[in-house]
Parts: sequence; structure tokens; C-alpha cells
Amino acid sequence: MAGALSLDLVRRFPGGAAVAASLEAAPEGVTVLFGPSGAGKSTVLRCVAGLEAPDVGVIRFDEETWFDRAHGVDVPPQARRVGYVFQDAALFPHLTVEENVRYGARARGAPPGAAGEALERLGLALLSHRRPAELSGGERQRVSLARALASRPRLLLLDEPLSALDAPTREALRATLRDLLAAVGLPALLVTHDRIEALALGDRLAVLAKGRIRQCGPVAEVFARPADLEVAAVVGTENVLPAEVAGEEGGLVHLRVGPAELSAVGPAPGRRCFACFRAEDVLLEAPGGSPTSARNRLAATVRALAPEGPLSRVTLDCGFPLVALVTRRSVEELELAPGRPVLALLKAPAVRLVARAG
Ligand SMILES: Nc1ncnc2c1ncn2[C@@H]1O[C@H](COP(=O)(O)OP(=O)(O)OP(=O)(O)O)[C@@H](O)[C@H]1O
Repeated sequence: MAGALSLDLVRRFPGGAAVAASLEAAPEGVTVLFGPSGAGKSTVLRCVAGLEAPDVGVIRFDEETWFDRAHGVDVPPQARRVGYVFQDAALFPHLTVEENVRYGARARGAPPGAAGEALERLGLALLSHRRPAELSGGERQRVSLARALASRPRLLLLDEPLSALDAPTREALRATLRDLLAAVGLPALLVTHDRIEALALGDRLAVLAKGRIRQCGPVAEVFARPADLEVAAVVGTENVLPAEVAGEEGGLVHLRVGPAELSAVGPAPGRRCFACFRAEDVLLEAPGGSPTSARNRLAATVRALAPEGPLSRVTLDCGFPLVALVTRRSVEELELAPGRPVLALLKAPAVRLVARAG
């Protein structure tokens, strides 16, 4: 299928570190490689770009084989036609913005006009005669994106593209990047260790830990249903619910989540967002309990219980799945069991809102 990337590789380093990855990235949208530092994310990206060669394995894009150790295939980076965006922009310091972007286009034989189009698209026309030293970090990263796009790539590879920026610049560029990735319609593989970035930019998530891909799937699903405790520890947020903003009032944002309504502390990041909260922030109460300060009271049915040390992980059905983490004592006192009705309570400040595409 056009734009489909598949890989199955092992890369071993002197000193004993090894990265083993097996991945079928969707032919469209953004696949995020997510995991802690040292998990192997950059290694996978560099192998796809052709900047490093796996010790064993195969990398395919569409009908082409880019790498096949057993058959001696190793297509050089320029022939793979990928656009690569580095963490630190990696611009030529002696060239202007325009020359940097033109260099990207010329190196790949892109049609005339590709550089100008990319400069325009990233809002860089007015900065085109400056050199990288005369730009802010965010502007440099926009130039790096323009250079990648100007080469008319078939696949975009982004290695922690926002991590070198300060928080406000990062937030602004995150929104630009989200819109840009949706508009260009190219498949992209994006590396990050930042949960918010993964949620805001990814369509699919591949979780890496200790040199292996542990789970791959739609972003909200991986966050909501980590395959094992290791993935749960990496993703950290058990409840990630696609939500629509219904209104804002007195600093609170009212959200529609499936058949239920939730309140969170504003501002709303957009009309569509994810409402994210930890399982330990959900309180459980017997139905008909007295009023509390929790803004969110959801009628739920217990679906499953799983012991977790002194705690119990309770999976609930509120019309959408919800996970709560409570003590075993509470499980006994509330007589929680599959099928039992219960009220799930959640304070509005515990709900974190993250914009999502569309
Ligand atoms: N050139 C190298 N020589 C030896 N070991 C290496 C080399 N490059 C990477 N490694 C090791 O391989 C593992 C994966 O590194 P990689 O840079 O891919 O991780 P990462 O998930 O991208 O981390 P970060 O988020 O910190 O960039 C780490 O244990 C790292 O120390």
C-alpha cells in the first residue's frame, strides 16, 4: 500500500546495547515511537533513514526493499527519499534560511518552486535572508521542517523535533506541526519521550522500552489499555478519553465523553481533545452517595478487578471504559465485583486536556 513502512530489525552496539524492533507503520498519519531515554527510538529512526545499518533484518517501504541484510540490500539515504528533522535543527550555519531550504530541495532533485512553497507554508518568507544564528530555536526548527518538506519526501522522520525548545515555543510549534502533518498528508514516524507530544501529534503509538517495541496501536487505545505493566509504566496515564468541548463557564470546560459529561479546568485546547487522568484520581462510591466537591459523578458498572500489590485496578463501564485504582480495603467495603453498580468521582483539576487532530 502507498506509504506503508514495515521493518523487522536488530541493531547491536559495542558495549552490549541492542535494539530489536518489529513494526508495521500505517501508510498514512503519524506513527509515534514513544519510550524513555535509551529505549532505542533514535536507532530505529536512523536505520529507516539509512544513516545506520541494522545487524540483522529487513526494512521495506511500499514495494521497495530499502534494507535486507541477508540479500546485501542497503539503499543509500538519498535514494530512500525521506525528510529527516533533527532535534537540534542541524542547519548549515553559513547559509541563509532560503539557501538551507533550497539545498534540501536541490540535493533530492525536487522540482523548481518546491523550496519557495515550503518557505511559504512554514511562514518563513520574511526570514529567508537570515542565517541560523539570527533565528530563535522555534524558527530554526521551522526551517528544518521546511527543508525536509522541500525535498519532496515520501516519508517524514522527526527525531524529538520539539525537545530542544522552551515550553511556550514548544507548545506553539506543536500546534503548527500538528496542522502541518495533517495538511501535507505524508506518512510520518515521530520520536518522542513526551506524553503530551505523543497524544497531540500521533495517530498511532509504538511503545519502546529496553530496546524492544512492546505495543503498537491507536494512541488512545495504547494509553487506555497498555498490554502489560511495563507499557503501563511507560505511558503513565491510564485514562485517555476522546472528548468534545460542549462549553466553557467560570474557568471550567464542559466535555462530552461518549454518553457522559465531564468537567475539567480550562482553557480548552480546541473543540476536540483528549481528557487524560490517572486511575488513582478516580474515587469510587456506593450508588446514591451524598454530594461531594467532585465535579464529575459518573454512573458506572464494574467490569473487572485486578490486584496490584496493596491496590486493586478496577475497570469500569461508564458508556466508555474507565480505570480506577483503589485500595483492596475499599474493594471489600464497597463489595466491588463484576456487574456491580458504582459511582465514579473525579475532581475537575485532575483532568488534563490535550488537543487532538481534526
Ligand atoms: N553508537 C553507539 N554506540 C554504543 N551504544 C549506542 C550507540 N548508539 C546508541 N547506543 C545505545 O543503544 C540504546 C538505544 O539508544 P537510542 O539513542 O536509540 O535510544 P533513544 O530511545 O533514542 O534515547 P533518547 O531518547 O535518549 O535519544 C541505548 O542503550 C544507547 O546507549
